[in-house]
This record gives sequence, C-alpha cells and structure tokens, in this order.
Amino acid sequence: MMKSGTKKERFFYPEDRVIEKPFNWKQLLRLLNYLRPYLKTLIPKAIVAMAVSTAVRLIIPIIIGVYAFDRAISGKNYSLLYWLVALTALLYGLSFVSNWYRIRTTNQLGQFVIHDLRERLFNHIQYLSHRFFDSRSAGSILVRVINDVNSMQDLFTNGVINTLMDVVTLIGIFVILFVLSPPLAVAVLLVIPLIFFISTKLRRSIRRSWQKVRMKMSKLNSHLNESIQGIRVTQSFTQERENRAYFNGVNTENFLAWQEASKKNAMFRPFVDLSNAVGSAILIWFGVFLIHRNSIEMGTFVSFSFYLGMFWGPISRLGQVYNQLLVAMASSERIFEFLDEQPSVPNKKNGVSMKNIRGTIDFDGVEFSYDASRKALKGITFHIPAGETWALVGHTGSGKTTIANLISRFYDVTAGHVCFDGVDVRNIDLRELRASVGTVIQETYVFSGTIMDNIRFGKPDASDGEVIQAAKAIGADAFIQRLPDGYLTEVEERGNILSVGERQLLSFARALLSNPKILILDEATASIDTETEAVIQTALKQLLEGRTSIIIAHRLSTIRDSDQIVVLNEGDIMEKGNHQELMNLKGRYFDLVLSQYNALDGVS
Ligand SMILES: Nc1ncnc2c1ncn2[C@@H]1O[C@H](COP(=O)(O)OP(=O)(O)OP(=O)(O)O)[C@@H](O)[C@H]1O
Repeated sequence: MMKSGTKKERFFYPEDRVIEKPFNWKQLLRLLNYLRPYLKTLIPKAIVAMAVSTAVRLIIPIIIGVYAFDRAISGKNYSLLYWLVALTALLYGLSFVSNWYRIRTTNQLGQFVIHDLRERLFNHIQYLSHRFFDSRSAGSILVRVINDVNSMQDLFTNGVINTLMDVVTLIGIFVILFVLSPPLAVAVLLVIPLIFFISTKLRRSIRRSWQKVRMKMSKLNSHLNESIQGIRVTQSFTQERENRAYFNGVNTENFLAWQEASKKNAMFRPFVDLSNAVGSAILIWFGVFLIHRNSIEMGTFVSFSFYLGMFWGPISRLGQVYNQLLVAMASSERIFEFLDEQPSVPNKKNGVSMKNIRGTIDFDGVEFSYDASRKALKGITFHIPAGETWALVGHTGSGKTTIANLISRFYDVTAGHVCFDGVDVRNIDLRELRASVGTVIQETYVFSGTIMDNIRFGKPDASDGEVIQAAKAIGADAFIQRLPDGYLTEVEERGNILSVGERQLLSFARALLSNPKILILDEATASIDTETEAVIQTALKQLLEGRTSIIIAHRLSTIRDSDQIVVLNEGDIMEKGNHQELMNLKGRYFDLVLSQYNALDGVS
C-alpha cells in the first residue's frame, strides 16, 4: 500500500500566501502614492461630496430634535414646523445627491488606482528576465496580478475617503452629544466598547474563517485543474481512485472550513442587535430620568436616539478599514516584491545599436550556471563567421539550449564573453539584439487569434501578402489552406487544434517573416515527419540564406550540410568540424551518427 506521505507529495499545492501582515507605515505611504495622479481631480471632488453628505447627516437630528420637537411642536409654532419639514426634505435631497456623487467618485478612484497598479505590474513583469520565470509558476504570477491587486480595491475604493468621512462623523457626533447633554453623552457612549468588540474582534475572526474557506477552495481548484488537464495521463495509468481520494479529502476540508465560517457568521447579526438594544436601553432609562429631572428636553432625547443609530456605521467601518489595511499590507508586499525585482539581464543605457549587424558570433571562455551547484557551460570558445550555419549536437543536458539562451541574452554569462560583430552582448541595446535573433523552439507557443496573426507576430506591420508568402516559402501553406477558414482560422491559446508539426511550421513561417540576421533553430524539426521534413529542408535552405544560423538537433540527418558541427558533452566542446571531418575523426559524432543509423536499420 502507498504511504500517505507519498500521496500528499504527488498533489502538493502550497498554501504559502499570508493573508495579513502587520501594519507598516512606509508601505502604506508607498501605496497611497498611487493616489497622487488624482490629487487634483477625483480626490477633491470626493472630499467635497463627503463633507456635504456628512454635514447634512449631522445636522438633520438637531433640526428634528431641538428645532422641530422643542421649538415648533412644544411652542405650537406650526409655520416653523412646515419650514423645518421642507428644510429636512431639502437636506435629505442634498444628502442623496452628494452621497451618490461620493460613492461614484470613490469607486472611480478605486478602479483607476487598481487599473494603474495592474498595468504597472504587468509592464514590469514583461521585462523581467528568464531567471525570474524559472523560479515561479505562471499560476503564482497570475495570482499576484489578479488577486493581490484586487484585494486592495476595497482599500482604495472605500478605505481612504470613507475613513475620513467616518472620522469626521464620529467627532461631529461626540461634539454635538456633549454640547446637547454631557451626562447623557457619557452614558450613551458606554456602548462603544461593545460595538468596537463586534466590529473588530468578531468581524476579524469571521473574515479569517472565510479566508480559510477561500484558501481551501483554491486548493480544490488547483487539484481540479490539474486533474482535468492531466485526465488522459490519469486514465492511462488508472490513477482515478487515487485522484478521487485526494479530491474527497480537499472537498471535505473545504466543507468543514465553510461550516466553521458560517457558524461564526451566524453570531454577527445577534451581536449587532444586542449592542443596539443595550444602547437604546441606556438612552431610554437615563434619558427619561434626565427628562424627569428637567435636565434635558424631549427634543434632545429624540436627537440622541438619532445619533445613537448613527454610531454603528462609522465605528464598524473603521474596524473594517483596519482589517482591510492588514490585508492590503500582505498583498502590497507581494506586489512590491515583484515591482522591486530588477531584470537580472539589464538593458544598458545608450547600448550599441545593432541595426546593421553582420552576424558574427563569438563565444570567448564562456561559463554559465543556472544555479550555484553546477555549471551548464564550462568555458566554451568558438567563432561563427557571418552567414554560416553551425550545428550543436550532444546528449540531453549537454548545454545546447543554454548556448542558444546566451546568444539571445536571456541570461548573462557567469564568466567570459558572448559577442556579436565583436561587441559584447551586454553592451548592445537589448531590444535590437533580440530583434536581430530569431528563435524557433520545439514547443512553439501559439497565441489565441488567427493563423495570420500568429505568423505576423514577429513583424506586426507585415501585409497579408507577406504572411502568405512566408507560409508558402516554408511549406505551411498547404495545411493552412485545409483549415476551415484558412489563414483566418481562429486558434485557441496554445493552438490545441494544430498538430505539433503544424505548430512547428507556423513558427518557421513566423521566423522567416521577421527576417532576423541570426537564426536559432532549437530542435525545430524534431516533430516533423520525414516527408514534410524533405519539403522544409528546401525551405530551410532559403530560411538560412544570408543569416548566421545555429541549429540544435538530435536528428543528425538535418545538420549534415552545416558549415561546422560542434559536439558538446556536459558543457564542454568535445569535437568541432564539418560532417566529413568529424566522420573521419571516428570520435563521438561518428558514434552518434552510427547509433542513429543502426536504430533506423533496426526499425526498417
Ligand atoms: N532554467 C534552468 N534552471 C536550472 N537548470 C537548468 C535550466 N535549464 C537547463 N538547466 C540545466 O542545464 C543543463 C544544460 O541544459 P540545456 O537545456 O542546455 O541542455 P540541452 O543540451 O539543450 O538538452 P536537450 O537536448 O535535452 O534539450 C542541464 O543539466 C539542465 O538540467
């Protein structure tokens, strides 16, 4: 029987996301900086709207209590009462408009800030180097750009302006209560600690429980996603039962977390009612006592009951803002961590222009390590004259792709130099460098869009005619014509409707159209059948014409005509020469060729 520990490892989804972080002033200021573009536009509008609605809310209880009750009704001054009713209606109207305007502007403000932040984050991530993506899954990056940014929406929409409004309202209420009747004010304020407890402690505990539910839910999602994506492998290895057991486990965890959260949630409303009841009891008991003693008038009592109802909202929201802040601290820390990440391959300011590159490539004592523990390249030196085609061969893991990665400067060398036309790639403008190097890799990425768009990817201004010409030259036209809408067929992300070989042809056409001076074909013909290969061998000749090319291939038949073949072994060059020279040498290359022919003989 399989040990449960092994089982857990198979489906491991880290729950490393800390939901809350302690309050940090510096980080808050950095966050608030995102409000800066709106300091002269939306923020003043929101503040004016907020001030008007707060003032109206504070005034109305006095008009009703002190003026309507004590002056107009007690004094039987009915014309005053009519005026007061009209005034109150007007003020409520004003409050309605200003509130609507405040909510609209604060929502806009929140959306703008989130939009800016997300745009900035995405832009920044786009320019980060391969090393960054090596150590992170696409999912974890996605979570930061979507969820972490989203979780700050509340803070920017409701947090900033509403906090100001709530603070002003609370101070206003306190001042008015103490002016109206200090003893009754003290008595009524006794309820505040209870409200505070509910709105912070209880609410936070409820919120954490819901967060736990969300985390379990996301674990469930991850597993579901993996299960569906890998269903073919699961079924072929008959692992459905294992899968189901794990899914049931996570599903139950999710259910239990939900049960706990809803139990706590159920306590919230009764506690709110309790605090209202306690407040009203104090007001009635002590208020009536004070009326009896003629210390306050009826109107003051009425105003107090209005204000008592107004406590709950601001205090509760202020408690919530604090919680929002703690969540924003955690999310913003993760966002800033990405924003502070500098590309490990920096673009040099005023780098050398490569617009008229000839295309010589030099490796001079190049060493490279992906991680400190082992070297992927151990001192490689070669000189590729412009326009030549070189092939890299060698066992899996011998460093072929690494050489290609260094030519495109996806990584920087650990020691030595990589030069184009004698200029170290670190001194060349990165955009121009990458524009000069075209790469066709085995796992061609197909973007959602039409076939036409996908070929046009490397040269967005190419005309339809140019695209079709490139596809024809590479022998891709035939299969494209067979698709339902030809060049206008929509291919989903990752191009599931295309075979691996077809995707490969697409990327050849893409490379031909972008017309790079240096071309790297990394195992590019591996998934193409021999018949198609014959077609594209001819096309390849055209593709390689006038460019410096590096072909990485396991299938040695594709590289026979290369000017030079470099045989790599564990990050070192073992042999170098053209096909005939290396065959005469009867060394590693000879063995490789022989073993491939023997394998083919065995098949036939
Ligand atoms: N992103 C990476 N992070 C860490 N190590 C890596 C990374 N990419 C490759 N390696 C390691 O570097 C070594 C060289 O890998 P490279 O991809 O250059 O081999 P290759 O000759 O192209 O192999 P293949 O023929 O299988 O494509 C291997 O040992 C590999 O495990």
